[in-house]
Amino acid sequence: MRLTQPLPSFLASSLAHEQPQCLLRGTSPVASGMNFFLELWKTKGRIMSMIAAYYKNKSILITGATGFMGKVLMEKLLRTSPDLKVIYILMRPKAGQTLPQRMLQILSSKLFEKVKEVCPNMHEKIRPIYADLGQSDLAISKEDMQELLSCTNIIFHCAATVRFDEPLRHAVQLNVTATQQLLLMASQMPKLEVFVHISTAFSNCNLKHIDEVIYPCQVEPKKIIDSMQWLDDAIVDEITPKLIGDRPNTYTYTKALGEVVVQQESENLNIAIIRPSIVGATWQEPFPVSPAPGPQAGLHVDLLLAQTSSCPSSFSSHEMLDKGVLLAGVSLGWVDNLNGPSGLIIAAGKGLLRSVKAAPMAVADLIPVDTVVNLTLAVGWYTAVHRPQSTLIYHCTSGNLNPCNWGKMGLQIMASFEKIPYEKPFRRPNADFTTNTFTNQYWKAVSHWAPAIMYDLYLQLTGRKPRFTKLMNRLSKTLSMLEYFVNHSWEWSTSNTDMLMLELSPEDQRVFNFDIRQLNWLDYIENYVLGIKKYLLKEDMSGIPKARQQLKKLRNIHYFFNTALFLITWRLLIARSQMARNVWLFIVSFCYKFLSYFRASSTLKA
Ligand SMILES: CCCCCCCCCCCCCCCCCCCCCC(=O)SCCNC(=O)CCNC(=O)[C@H](O)C(C)(C)COP(=O)(O)OP(=O)(O)OC[C@H]1O[C@@H](n2cnc3c(N)ncnc32)[C@H](O)[C@@H]1OP(=O)(O)O
Ligand SMILES: NC(=O)C1=CN([C@@H]2O[C@H](COP(=O)(O)OP(=O)(O)OC[C@H]3O[C@@H](n4cnc5c(N)ncnc54)[C@H](OP(=O)(O)O)[C@@H]3O)[C@@H](O)[C@H]2O)C=CC1
Repeated sequence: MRLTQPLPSFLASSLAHEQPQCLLRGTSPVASGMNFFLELWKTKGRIMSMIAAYYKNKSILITGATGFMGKVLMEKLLRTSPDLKVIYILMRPKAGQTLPQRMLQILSSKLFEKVKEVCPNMHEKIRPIYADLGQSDLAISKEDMQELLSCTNIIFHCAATVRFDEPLRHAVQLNVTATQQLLLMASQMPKLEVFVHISTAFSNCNLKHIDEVIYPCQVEPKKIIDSMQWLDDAIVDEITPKLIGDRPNTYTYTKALGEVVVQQESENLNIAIIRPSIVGATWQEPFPVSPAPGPQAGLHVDLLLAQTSSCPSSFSSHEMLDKGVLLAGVSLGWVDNLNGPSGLIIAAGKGLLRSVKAAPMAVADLIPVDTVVNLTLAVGWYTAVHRPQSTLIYHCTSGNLNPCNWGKMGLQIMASFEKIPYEKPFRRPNADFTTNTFTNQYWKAVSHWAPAIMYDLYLQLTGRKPRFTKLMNRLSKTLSMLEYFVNHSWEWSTSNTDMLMLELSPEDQRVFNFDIRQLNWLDYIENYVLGIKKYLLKEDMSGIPKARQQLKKLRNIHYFFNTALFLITWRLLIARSQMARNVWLFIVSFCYKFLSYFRASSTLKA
């Protein structure tokens, strides 16, 4: 092959470095390195993604592929590296579905639509393997284990329990012991090139400034794992608060223990750790991006509505949305679970959540899931190819590069509800952040509990099943679990992530973009709210004008109710207090005089 253009500097410098073992088997380093990069060179003079090329012909093991992040990771891998050999998925049957049925359902979802175009045989690339990370030996069969040990090149370990109220024993099993088991497996894999462990930026949330290092835990993870074998549940529950110390829950504590376990095994393995902050809906992929940044932000929703309302009746609104989205380049934030902010956005959009105790100036460290996945794939490539001497930790956060605080984010969410209202709201969305505990309690009593109790009473009187107090109980529990994260701010250093960005070729920076500075929060939040409506609530976009009408109706009811309440209170006051009567007489006579003056002056002018 002849080069039509000179090699760019990053390729030339890469060739000068020592080449990765996995790429050089059987040939001299320079020659095979040259061949590898020449293969990347496209005839039109454009460089193919080096990261995508790295995953070609690789056998990749993913845990947690049925989860939020795992699905996006699998999608991106298949879309950008359709020539990969196989993806082994460690998974368990769920909700009456067998492994193949579960996998089929995931692969036929909207998220994988684009993959079908580039990788029509994607089903053949996926190999589900039964595993239960909740069991000490992971419950993998002998045959499957044999295949995994002999074939795996890359491991992405995403599986975890992310519940904040998980009993310590279960959280330790999932987030620590299973990680240890997986590392043990990894150490027996002769072809393994890299092990990428997904942790969380909040594993050390007891600190204010967090560096890209592993912090020691007070009690050795091995001791914790051992003690879980013989301590009974009552004692485990009793010692839990002492063990987690100043962390808010068992999740963050066990994720920190998991990191220490990874560190202890890192001498023999090529490992990297990713620490994402609060993972939100997709930003740029797999659905196209809005072309309207800056002042035009928000234009796409109106465009979408205009298209939806003028669509020919032969098109369903979904089709129209999809066509509109693709034609106009409108992006939708894809999301498929209620974790993090998503559940609370729904609760606020439906008018159930109206007060959150939060520090409005605290940094809202949200990170889109596609950004996390891009960094994960880039880290996998970099760690395998460059084999850093120590285990590198990568913070995947937004706060230091493109900060947005909770106050601003809350306002943007509320503004988005005006454009994209959710259907059948309980009340008009009107949520607010309060810093004061007493004020928060007051608003919860008045705006959460009182309407819920009243509505349930009404439901009972009309012979229906009450459900709002139960819903409020659940919301209160969720709020109490999440409030810690909206009342604190953290600083995460991102030196390794910044370094990696510089190591990428321009093409890789484009295809595996994790530069959060390019994110426009206004657009992102709007797309997030829109994505929740479509993918989580499964509401029809053609219903938006009707939902807007309903909001107007609720607003009028709200004004009517408040006015009536005011008048009744006032009437009662007048009946009981001389002072209230005097004030009332003063206001009435003032209004009368003002009107008389206004009428007299207008007669004079005429
Ligand atoms: C201007 C003002 C505007 C205001 C605008 C206001 C909006 C914006 C406000 C922004 C503030 C954002 C703060 C984010 C902080 C995130 C920090 C993450 C940091 C760490 C990140 C990580 O590193 S880790 C990933 C995160 N990890 C979780 O985020 C798990 C949490 N979660 C649980 O720990 C369990 O969920 C928990 C809760 C125990 C319940 O437990 P539980 O037993 O009561 O409930 P279950 O989960 O079993 O679910 C039973 C039923 O509740 C439904 N449901 C579940 N969650 C729901 C939910 N959030 N909202 C509604 N509904 C929910 C579910 O769909 C079931 O419904 P159904 O019964 O119909 O099937
Ligand atoms: N979401 C977030 O905000 C953040 C997440 N993270 C980390 O990212 C990773 C992925 O999180 P996310 O995708 O959001 O979480 P999800 O809860 O969506 O997914 C968790 C995954 O783990 C699997 N899993 C759980 N228990 C078992 C088990 N016993 N056996 C086999 N598999 C099991 C789940 O399988 P199943 O479908 O069968 O339940 C699922 O695939 C986690 O390590 C988490 O700590 C870090 C920071 C923030």
